Amino acid sequence: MRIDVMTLFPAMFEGVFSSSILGKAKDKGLVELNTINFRDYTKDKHNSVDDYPYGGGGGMVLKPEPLFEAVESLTDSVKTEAMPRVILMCPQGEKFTQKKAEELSKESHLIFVCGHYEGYDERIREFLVTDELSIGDYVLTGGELPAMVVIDSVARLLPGVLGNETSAVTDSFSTGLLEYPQYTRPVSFRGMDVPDILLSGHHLNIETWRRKQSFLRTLERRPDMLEGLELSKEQMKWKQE
Ligand SMILES: NC(=S)c1ccno1
Repeated sequence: MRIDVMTLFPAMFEGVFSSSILGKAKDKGLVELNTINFRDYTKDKHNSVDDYPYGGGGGMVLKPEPLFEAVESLTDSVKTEAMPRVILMCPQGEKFTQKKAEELSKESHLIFVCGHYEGYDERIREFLVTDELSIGDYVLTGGELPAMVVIDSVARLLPGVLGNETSAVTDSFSTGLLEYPQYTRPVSFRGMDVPDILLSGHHLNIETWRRKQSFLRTLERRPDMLEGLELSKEQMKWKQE
């Protein structure tokens, strides 16, 4: 997968794109990560990327030209079979979820648009962008941190990135439920013991215990995730306990 990020602050991505799992994935060639400073696509002597809003009002609005030309410089140079997804990170966007991460992980080329200032010229939304995503109902200083969140969530799903393919499958939300409790050595820590079931070696019983724990944890912490779902017989039993 190729990921390009349109930003006025490329340095913000240096750590994310060079360290830990994303850095390793980049080194293994599993994902190509680039930043493009769309200020480089301005043509006026002040390199303006924003301007005052028509109709007045406070704040500045990102101009369409630099972003259109920056994105088009990519799509013209990268003759991909399919047009890339151009993703605008903004509070008005669709709420980002694990399901959306799984959908985006199937794409070959993603372009993220990270804005600052008060907003974007509407023509960017109407004619350049394919998706608008929000990581939550709050306002940040820009789209860079949300883009990092989405990139991390998508890239970890790419084959070979995590190394242990199964771990992404059992993560919270991937199963539709929150993840079950995890334990590792020591078997007893300050009097807090690992549940006996996990030491039993009885894999079927362990699987059942984990399914139950996932269901009960979801029921307790995120009942909204169960709304509209038809509970299985075992889930109904656990719910009644
Ligand atoms: N909530 C999101 S994605 C955002 C972007 C900029 N400010 O908030």
